Amino acid sequence: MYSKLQYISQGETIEKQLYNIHQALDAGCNWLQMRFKNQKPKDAFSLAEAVKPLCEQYHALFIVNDDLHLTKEINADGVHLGLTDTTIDEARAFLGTSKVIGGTANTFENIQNHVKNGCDYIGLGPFRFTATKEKLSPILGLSGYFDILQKLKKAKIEIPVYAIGGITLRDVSPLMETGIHGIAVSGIITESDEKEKLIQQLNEKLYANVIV
Ligand SMILES: Cc1ncc(COP(=O)(O)OP(=O)(O)O)c(N)n1
Ligand SMILES: Cc1nc(C(=O)O)sc1CCOP(=O)(O)O
Ligand SMILES: [Mg+2]
Repeated sequence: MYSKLQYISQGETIEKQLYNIHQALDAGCNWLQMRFKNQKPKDAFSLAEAVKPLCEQYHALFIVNDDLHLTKEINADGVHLGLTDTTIDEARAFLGTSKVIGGTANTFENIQNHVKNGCDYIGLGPFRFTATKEKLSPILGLSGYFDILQKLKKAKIEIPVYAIGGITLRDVSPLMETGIHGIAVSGIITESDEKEKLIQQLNEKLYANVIV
């Protein structure tokens, strides 16, 4: 089963991205999504080439945002695709069954489609406004998560759902009560001056009800 915390990278340059990713891994993140938007393919490749051994060193799962070809070229663990990116079934056909494919959703119907097409996990959002991403889908709030997770339960659809969008430490427990599997975050980890402490606190809340 996937970890309950995914860190989504930030940074306008290769150097800044690498710094942020290294810091997050060092502080205890074991699932990284490399999100390096609007870059030249050669720069995205250079970054991914550096991130891959770093993730191996830290035993972290390495997911690439958007780019199927880069995922295959670099042999990353998987890819995350949005509602306007390559479709999940095309991605599955291209990458095969060994790669992790995550899909963005904003509605119950989005999740139904993704599951039908062989998606491995869902990023459901946005929870609230966030400046990290432009052109946000309608904000879900806590009630949106409750509604959608109830519908999934009723329809007996089982897939790990990650809440995303403007999530802070104090949102984690109420979000987990809706039935989500975990969270995907970017800003709070990137901007934290105490990353190790924050990740520990996030994990305490994420794993509070897990019996080991
Ligand atoms: C875990 C997770 N969930 C949702 C997204 C958003 O994907 P997308 O809508 O394609 O937007 P971009 O991230 O590509 O700007 C995500 N990246 N990760
Ligand atoms: C990448 C992304 N996708 C979203 C969606 O709703 O699909 S919200 C988002 C940004 C997540 O970063 P932060 O934790 O800084 O808000
Ligand atoms: Mg995308």
